[in-house]
Amino acid sequence: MAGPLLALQDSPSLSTPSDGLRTVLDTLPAGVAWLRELRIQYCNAPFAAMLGYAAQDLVGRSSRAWHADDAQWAEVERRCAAALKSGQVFDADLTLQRQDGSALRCHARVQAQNAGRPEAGMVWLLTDVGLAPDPADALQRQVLLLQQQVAQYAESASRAWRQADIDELTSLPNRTLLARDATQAIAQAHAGSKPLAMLYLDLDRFKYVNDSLGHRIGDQLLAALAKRLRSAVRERDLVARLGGDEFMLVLPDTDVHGAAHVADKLMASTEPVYDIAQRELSISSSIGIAMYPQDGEDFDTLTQRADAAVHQAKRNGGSAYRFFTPAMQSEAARALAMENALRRALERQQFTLAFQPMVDLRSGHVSGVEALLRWRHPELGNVSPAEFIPLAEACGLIDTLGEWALRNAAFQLKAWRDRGLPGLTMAVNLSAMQLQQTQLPALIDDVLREAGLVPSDLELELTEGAAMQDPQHAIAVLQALHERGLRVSIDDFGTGHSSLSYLKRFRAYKLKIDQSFVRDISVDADDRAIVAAIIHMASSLGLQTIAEGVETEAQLRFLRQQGCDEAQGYLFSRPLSATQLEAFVRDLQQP
Ligand SMILES: Nc1nc2c(ncn2[C@@H]2O[C@H](COP(=O)(O)O[C@H]3[C@@H](O)[C@H](n4cnc5c(=O)[nH]c(N)nc54)O[C@@H]3COP(=O)(O)O)[C@@H](O)[C@H]2O)c(=O)[nH]1
Repeated sequence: MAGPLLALQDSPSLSTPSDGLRTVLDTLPAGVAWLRELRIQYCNAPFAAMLGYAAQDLVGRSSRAWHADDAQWAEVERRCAAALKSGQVFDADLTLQRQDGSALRCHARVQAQNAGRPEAGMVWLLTDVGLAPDPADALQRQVLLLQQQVAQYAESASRAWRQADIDELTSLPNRTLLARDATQAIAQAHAGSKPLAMLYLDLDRFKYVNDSLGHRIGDQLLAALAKRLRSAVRERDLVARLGGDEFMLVLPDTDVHGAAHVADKLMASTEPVYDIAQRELSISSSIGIAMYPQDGEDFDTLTQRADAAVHQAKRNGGSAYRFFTPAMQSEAARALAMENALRRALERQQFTLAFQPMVDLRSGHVSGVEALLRWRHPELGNVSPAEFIPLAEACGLIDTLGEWALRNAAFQLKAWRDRGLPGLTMAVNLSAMQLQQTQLPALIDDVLREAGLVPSDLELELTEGAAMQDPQHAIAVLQALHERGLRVSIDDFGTGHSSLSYLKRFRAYKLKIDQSFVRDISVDADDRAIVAAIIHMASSLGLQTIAEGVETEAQLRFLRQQGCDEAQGYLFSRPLSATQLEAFVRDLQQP
């Protein structure tokens, strides 16, 4: 007996044993069954026979089938759960009920698959006490021996099962187990005409935790998060890790209101600070929700739709939840096509830079230029940076793309200098994610050195929203940039929520007034008041101001009256190619 049992210990999937394993299990003089959530996933022939069933008739049935009544069932399950949850084996003499109603006196030995977590699965081992009434009987001794062997087998089998179905890092079910359990939950929702919600949770900017602090800390954060997610929901809700920083929750009997409530709860439980390796880490999450039955009727469709919804949440800046809508499907298809195209765009040299002049309002000279990324794809056409920058952020390409823009802008400035164009500065946009890179200051040092420029040649534009995403981190990076002599301007100023104290700590030297305020200054008194207030506040804090999106003489007049330092917009010039920009500057220099 020991030979075949040992040989079977590595069987990868024991909820559906191989034919060979089934044969051996069926020859045991003891009943063996695997249960999850009190339902039989597999049982051998002796287990079914003891209870008067055919094995296939028991699969999928609840353990209630072999108890005389609900009260006895509840009592046995209560004792069993108590033992298993405390990490023990449940050993008991029981009187169960056969299918024909007769009593079965037996000994049950029940073990959790995963110590302390019976809900992840348990192994039942039944021996028919009636088989050997005399304890001195040789058959009884053989049964006891077999019982021990089977118990050992069950333990190593459960280890193998655990490896196959349970995520090692978080001890949560993995995608394979989730697919099985979710399919069962969907079938139950269908049978009971109940709703069910699937929530796809993805951490925001987790890549930067791994990149900046290392995978070990990233792993600890994921393990801590898994515990928070598990304890934020009901026992019968499924929580699984799909891989990386992606988790899936399946909530039976949950409608849209319930799903929204749980999504809020999950986001709130993700956010409090994590104490890991003497560091305080914070992270937020985005959630996509798909509802059964309206968004899909099977696991794969619901997963795909929850995935489309979480992508939408991320494209909108993250830290939010979104319900799936049919429009997301076509957006997801376009986003996927674009993501694939974006991954190849750099090597295929589809990016260029356009340059828009920034004009000094006192002298009327071009004081600098802003480098703006352009992507022309053979099929997708000209794609706006407003569309592809968030996508590059979401799919982890922004660092490479941002570095490309920075390097090319710096080398272009040097090329103009070499062609005798006077002291322009080059403004380059930084995305929120680039600011998370701890190596950003060193990268800028390298680029400046390679291009033969000095820090004051470069201006870094950072949106107010980006700086405010993680103000403490932004302060540290911006301080490092400031110490190198780099100047940082706060882009789209007025649209974020920075306080005056942050402006000082960000070491900003210029505020760029958002074009949404500039657009209506000739017609809207509120916008006039806002723009005037920004200019005067900046001036009293010793900061420069530049207005973007200036299109009319009336706007320019107002900005001049208020003392705005610089302006940029179609009134002066649209973004130009490098050659056009050079001609534009030279024209303006003509007496
Ligand atoms: N992280 C990075 N972000 C970048 C980079 N390149 C661009 N961007 C950001 O994408 C957003 C859209 O940019 P774009 O389509 O280039 O639009 C810019 C100007 O073309 C436009 N503009 C300029 N003047 C006018 C005007 O008079 N009227 C009008 N309607 N639009 C005008 O405004 C955009 C200016 O952008 P900014 O000054 O940065 O706010 C935009 O948010 C870019 O920042 C990149 O390399 N990295």
